[in-house]
Amino acid sequence: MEYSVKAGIFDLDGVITKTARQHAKAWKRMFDEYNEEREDSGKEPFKSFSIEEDYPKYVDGIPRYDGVREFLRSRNIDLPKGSPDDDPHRETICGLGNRKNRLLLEIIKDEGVEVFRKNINQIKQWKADGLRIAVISSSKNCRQILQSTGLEDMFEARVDGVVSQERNIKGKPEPDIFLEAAKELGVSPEEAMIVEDAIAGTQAGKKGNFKLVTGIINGATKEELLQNGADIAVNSLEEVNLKIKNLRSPAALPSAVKNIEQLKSRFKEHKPLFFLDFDGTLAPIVTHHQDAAMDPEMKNIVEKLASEYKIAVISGRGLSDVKKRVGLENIYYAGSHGFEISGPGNFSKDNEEAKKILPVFEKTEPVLKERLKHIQGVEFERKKFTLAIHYRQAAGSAEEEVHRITEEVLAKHKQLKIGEGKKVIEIRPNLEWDKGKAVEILKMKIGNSETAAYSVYIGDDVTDEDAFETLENGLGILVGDHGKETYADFRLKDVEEVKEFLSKLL
Ligand SMILES: O=P(O)(O)OC[C@H]1O[C@H](O[C@H]2O[C@H](CO)[C@@H](O)[C@H](O)[C@H]2O)[C@H](O)[C@@H](O)[C@@H]1O
Repeated sequence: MEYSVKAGIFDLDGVITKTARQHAKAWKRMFDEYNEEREDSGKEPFKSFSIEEDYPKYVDGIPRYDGVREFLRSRNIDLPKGSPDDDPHRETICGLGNRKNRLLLEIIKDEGVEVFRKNINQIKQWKADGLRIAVISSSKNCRQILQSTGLEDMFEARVDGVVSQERNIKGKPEPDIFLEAAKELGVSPEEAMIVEDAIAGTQAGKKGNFKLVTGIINGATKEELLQNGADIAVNSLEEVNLKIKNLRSPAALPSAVKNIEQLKSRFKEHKPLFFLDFDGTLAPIVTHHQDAAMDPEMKNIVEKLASEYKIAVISGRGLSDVKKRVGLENIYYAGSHGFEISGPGNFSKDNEEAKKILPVFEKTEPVLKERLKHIQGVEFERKKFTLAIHYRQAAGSAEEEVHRITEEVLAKHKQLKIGEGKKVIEIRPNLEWDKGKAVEILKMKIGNSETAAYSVYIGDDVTDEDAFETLENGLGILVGDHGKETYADFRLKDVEEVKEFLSKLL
C-alpha cells in the first residue's frame, strides 16, 4: 500500500537514535537506587524497576517529570513536585527526574549515541524527494543528541522537551507535540505521517488525526503498536511505501508515454480505476465551449478502455452536458466540478449542501450579466451547480476588468466562491468540495468500497490539481502545462498524446 503525504514527523529516541535503550537504562538505575534508599530508610521492601514492563508502561516517550510521577504512582508513592532546579538527591518528582537525566548523560558520555542507520538513510532519501521533515522528542537532551550524531541540520523543525516547556506544550499521549511540529512545517495533520516506537507516541498520533501513524517495532510489539493507534508497524522505515506530495514544474515531470512499459507493469500489479477529465484531456480546447468534442478515434479508445477498466469522466461541465459529449452508458460521470455524480444502475449523487445554495446563483447571475454586458466576447455557461464566465473571446486587455467586476459582485455573496480555469472564471458554492472529493466518492463506489483502490487521474487544468493533490494510492498525469506548479506525477503533451497513451494500455 502506498501512502501519500507531504511531511514526516519523526520521534528521536527509538526511531532515529538508539537512545531509547539508554533512557531505559538510566531510568532503571535511578529508580533502583531510589527504591533501595527507601528500603534502607524502613519504607516498603525493594522491588526493582523492570525495563520490559515498567519502562513502556510508565515512562517511555513521555516528559521526564511525568514519567517519574507515573511510575511512583504505580507503586503508591506520593512525592511533592519540587522544582526543576532541585538537586538530583532531593526526594521530589523533579529531583528524581534530574537524577535520571544526570545518569543518562553519563551513560551517553561513556557509550556514545548509536543511530538507526537504515531509518536515517530512508528519511534522507524522502527528504531529497521533497518530504518536509521534523523531529520531535519529549527529551530536553534532543538537540545535544542530534548534535553529537551530526544530524542537527537534517530536520527543518524540532519540537523537543525544551521547546515544549517554553511553549507549554502537553506531553504524549496528547498529540500537541506532533501538532506543533506540523504547524512549524506548514502542513495539516491529514497531510503528515508520524513515526513512533512508543505506545504513548502512537496514541498521540491517532488522537491528532495524522494521515499515517507508523509504529517502529522496537520495544513495544507489533500488536501493541497496532492496538494503540499505529496504522502500520514495521521494523524499519525501508518497509514504508510513501508517495511524497510535492509541487513541481510541469516541465520537470517524466513523460507517461516514454515510461509506458514501467506504468503498464504497475497497472498489471494493481488494476487501476481511470479518472479522465474532459476539456483539454479527451477533447481539445476550442474557441467556443459549445463546440468541444471528442473525436471518433478518442471515443473508440475510451469505449474499449471501459471494457477493460472502470472509468469515470470528471468534468467542470454540467453533468448532463458532459454525459452527452462522451456518450458512453456504462461509465461513471462527475459534473459541475464534482457537485453532481452519476453512474450505471441509476447511481446518482448530488451535493446536498450545494443544493441549498442554488437560489443564490439565481440572484447573482443576472447581476453579473448586467455588469459585464459591455465587455465584448464574454459568455456565460450555466451548469446545475456552477456558473462559468468565459472570456476566451474577449480582448486580453479586458481580462482584468472581468475579474474585478466578478469579484466585486461575489463579495456580496459569501455562499459563492471564485475558481479559475482556462480563460474562464468558475463560480461555485463556497463549500469544501472539488474534483478530488468526487474521486473519493467514486473510489468508494466503483472500487468496491475500497478508498485505497489504485487510481490514475488524467487532467489538464488547475481544477484537476484538487484531484492530483488528494489522490491516494495511484498517480496523476497532467496534460500540457496550465502555467502553475503541479501535484501530478507524469505528463502528456496534449490530447493526441492522451490518445496514444490510452491506446497503448489496450
Ligand atoms: O473539467 P473539464 O472537463 O476540463 O472542464 C473545464 C471547463 O471546460 C470548458 O471550458 C474550457 O474548454 C472550452 C472548450 O474547449 C474553452 O472554450 C474554455 O475556454 C475552457 O475554459 C467548459 O466550457 C467549462 O464548463 C468547464 O468547466
